[in-house]
Amino acid sequence: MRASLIQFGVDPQESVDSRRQRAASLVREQSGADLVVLPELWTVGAFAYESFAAEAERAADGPTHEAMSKAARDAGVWLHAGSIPERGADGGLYNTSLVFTPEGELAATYRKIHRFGFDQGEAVLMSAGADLVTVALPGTTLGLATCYDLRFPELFRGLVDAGAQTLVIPAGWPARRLAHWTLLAKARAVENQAYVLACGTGGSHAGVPQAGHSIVVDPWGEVLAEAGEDEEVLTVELDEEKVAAVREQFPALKDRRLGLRTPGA
Ligand SMILES: NC(=O)CC(=O)C(=O)O
Repeated sequence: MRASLIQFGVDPQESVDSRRQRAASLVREQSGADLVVLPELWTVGAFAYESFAAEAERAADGPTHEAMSKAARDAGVWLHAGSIPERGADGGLYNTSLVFTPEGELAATYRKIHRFGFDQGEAVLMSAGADLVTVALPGTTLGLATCYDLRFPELFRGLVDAGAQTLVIPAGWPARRLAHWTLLAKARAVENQAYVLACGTGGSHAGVPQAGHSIVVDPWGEVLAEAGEDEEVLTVELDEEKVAAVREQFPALKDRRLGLRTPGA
């Protein structure tokens, strides 16, 4: 399986619609891939808080849905279209990822579970998702997470328990915590014996310099590809047999001890 990660930049001078058109044309250029991944909140910028509500859209029939559905169909690829500010039917604002089939059908949505900001920004503006989401593709099952979720290993264990073999993490990760990003991406791959496809953003979002450094890590913890800081497309070949092979040869997941006693309980 060939996967392409599009490390997209958000230029404040560019309109949201122009970003959509540019992202769609970058997706179309990846027609040789099986799976294409975009980053978090690329229509607005991950730290452009004032744009979240203004540019929020429906996941199932908004303008990003329309542009990305068409791009997936034109390229004939599975498309993880990163995330958008979604206005839910309940009126809530969510940081929601969209996954399309090569026919342009919306296969899954995932609402970011852990909101970033410690009582500011996304943490107060957005509602939290509550559902783990996996997507079965020919040859692998994706487990979905977004940016700050990367810090919560129990979410990824839940995805692995639900059958995930390839963990896909669109992000808008700040440059000042780059060391955490690469370390956590490798840790999630090793501890879950899964591929990690972590797709970041380039440039600067609302004055916050972005880490870039999109990264693909294999189930043994080897880095297959890593981007620089600017816009870049990473293309990697994933061996569909490797997850099962690593889990069989080094069966640490089978040694989990669940239900340990709490002190004093
Ligand atoms: N922006 C995020 O969601 C996560 C982040 O910045 C972090 O350091 O974690």
